[in-house]
Amino acid sequence: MPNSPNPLLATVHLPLGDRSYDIIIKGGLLDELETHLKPLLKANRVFVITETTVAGLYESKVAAALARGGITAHWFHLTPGEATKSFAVYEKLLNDLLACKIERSDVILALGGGVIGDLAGFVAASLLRGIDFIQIPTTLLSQVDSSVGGKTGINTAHGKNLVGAFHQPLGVLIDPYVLKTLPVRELQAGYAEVLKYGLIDDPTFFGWLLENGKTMFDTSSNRQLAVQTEAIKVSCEAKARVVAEDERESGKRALLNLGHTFGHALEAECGYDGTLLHGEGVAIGMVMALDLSVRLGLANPDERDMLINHLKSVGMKWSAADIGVPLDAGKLLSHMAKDKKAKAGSVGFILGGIGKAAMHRGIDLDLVQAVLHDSVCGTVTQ
Ligand SMILES: NC(=O)c1ccc[n+]([C@@H]2O[C@H](COP(=O)([O-])OP(=O)(O)OC[C@H]3O[C@@H](n4cnc5c(N)ncnc54)[C@H](O)[C@@H]3O)[C@@H](O)[C@H]2O)c1
Ligand SMILES: O=C(O)C(=O)C[C@@H](O)[C@H](O)[C@H](O)COP(=O)(O)O
Ligand SMILES: [Zn+2]
Repeated sequence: MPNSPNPLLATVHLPLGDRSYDIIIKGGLLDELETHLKPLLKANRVFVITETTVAGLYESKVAAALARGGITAHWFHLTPGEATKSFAVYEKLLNDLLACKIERSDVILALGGGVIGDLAGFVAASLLRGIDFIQIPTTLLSQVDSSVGGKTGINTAHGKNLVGAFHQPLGVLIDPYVLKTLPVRELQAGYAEVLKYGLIDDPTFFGWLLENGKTMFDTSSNRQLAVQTEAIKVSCEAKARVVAEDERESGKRALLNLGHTFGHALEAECGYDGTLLHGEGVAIGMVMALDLSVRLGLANPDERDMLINHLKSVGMKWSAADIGVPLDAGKLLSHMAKDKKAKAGSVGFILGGIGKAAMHRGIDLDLVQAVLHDSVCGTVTQ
């Protein structure tokens, strides 16, 4: 991977006409947040949507920066976890913001992981028929994926992210230093989405991750932060390229869903209670997608096994059996039928070998069921 002059600083531009924005990646950015925020604001008032864990760690730092910038802030503290991405929390948040007399010139700050970003973004998309928001992602997953590209939404009883809107942020402000406080399980979940970009169309990046991925988790390495920052930068560049070409997922953007048809079904079946994190579902789902690709002659068994071995080497779950709860292949298949990529009842799968992902339809569901069954039993051929 190319070395930037300052390994902890990068700006990625997402060109989308009058909705274009920059993703600023800078170690220590939160300490100078006001400098990056002020040029984006129309009025000096923000509504910060966050959750209690993130607030406990970073509210004082962010509040101090806002005060230095002369920015008035109203804070909203939600409960951490996937269950917060719900109709009930969405409705309460809308009412709480309206009670504070939020106006169209105000800006929402989404300070937290993907749960906060998706929910706060959807609130911003719908409140007063749309107000501006800024993403300040604090997990690896949100820094490499969810804060970029404008997909916002909540989960429903029918499945993940089934209600939402495309609403681009005014900007994305990333401070990789906050990853120091992130639990390793959350770091691993974010790493799944990083691997995804390599698997989609960048075998060189995938090879770099095979070499350097372990360093992302190695607190004793003086390269940890530089490797994390490089992975964030390459991931944001990859996502920005895809979103710039296909903002509303009429084609290429669906590739970003690699592993998600399986992963979302696993998440729905596990309940949104922390048993299975989104990124964990994606990692297992990407193994299933590669396994299905092998069975269809679209990938080599070596490619699937390379992914499995790498996930194992960084201590990640790779099969549905690793989740540790009983799962039923038939039930998982029925969740998959509700996937947003389905067309005329036919589920779309992102398949192919490493770096060669493409959309496939009309896949034999008996094969899919066999893949699910083997993952549930942890018996994928090694
Ligand atoms: N919109 C998109 O394009 C997109 C892309 C990928 C994922 N997502 C969504 O993102 C969500 C998952 O996001 P996530 O993985 O960030 O989970 P999350 O938001 O639940 O955060 C994970 C955990 O990390 C904690 N946390 C956050 N920042 C921390 C920090 N710096 N230090 C210590 N703890 C911290 C949180 O309190 C939480 O417990 C899912 O709902 C998924 O569907 C959306
Ligand atoms: O940005 C996208 O497009 C993605 O698909 C990114 C995914 O990692 C993310 O999990 C997304 O929320 C899934 O989208 P969905 O449309 O399947 O809900
Ligand atoms: Zn995802």
